[in-house]
Amino acid sequence: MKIIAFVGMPASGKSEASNVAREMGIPVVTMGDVIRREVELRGADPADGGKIATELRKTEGMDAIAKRCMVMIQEKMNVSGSNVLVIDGVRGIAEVDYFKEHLGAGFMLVSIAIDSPVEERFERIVIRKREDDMDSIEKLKERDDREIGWGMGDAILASDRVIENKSSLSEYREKIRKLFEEMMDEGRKNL
Ligand SMILES: Nc1ncnc2c1ncn2[C@@H]1O[C@H](COP(=O)(O)OP(=O)(O)OP(=O)(O)O)[C@@H](O)[C@H]1O
Repeated sequence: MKIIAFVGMPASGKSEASNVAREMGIPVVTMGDVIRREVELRGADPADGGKIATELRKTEGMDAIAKRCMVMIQEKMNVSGSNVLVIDGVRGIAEVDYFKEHLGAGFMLVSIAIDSPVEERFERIVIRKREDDMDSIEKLKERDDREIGWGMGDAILASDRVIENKSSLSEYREKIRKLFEEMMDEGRKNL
């Protein structure tokens, strides 16, 4: 079993990689679902998801979200016939360390390299219209800082592979598709 997690700055293309996975029938565990569930439980505003994530990490440790995800990962691994699974939403080195320790050699961390300026990333965020997205460049910068504070930089450095997303969306999606195909082949060889 290969478990792939993507790390990268906000709007670097992590969700897009998960979309490609779903299109190929690869199961995806979304760490943000842990936060969304917590937001619902508290009756909070979806825009406050980031604050709640920070709070959970403060009270339960930097790997709090990863720990809560393990049940979802195990469930999906048991029910899906796939030999590849994607974890969407790794935000820091503590989560990477947690998954490395608990998922073993099958865990692979892929970082998404971008060189888009913050303005361009903000433009992409405006276009994708996600409910919990920030509505100004300042807020995106705040999110960048928060994620760097969670150890995103260290997580990127700890990656096993780097995929570049520096040109068109279709080129990027094709690279991701090839990566998954490679992983599925590897999984079959190891059977
Ligand atoms: N190379 C590209 N060219 C144009 N648009 C792109 C490219 N890569 C990604 N996008 C688009 O940019 C938006 C942001 O990408 P995506 O949602 O995958 O980022 P993310 O890393 O998941 O962000 P977040 O950390 O905020 O969840 C999406 O609408 C996606 O389709």
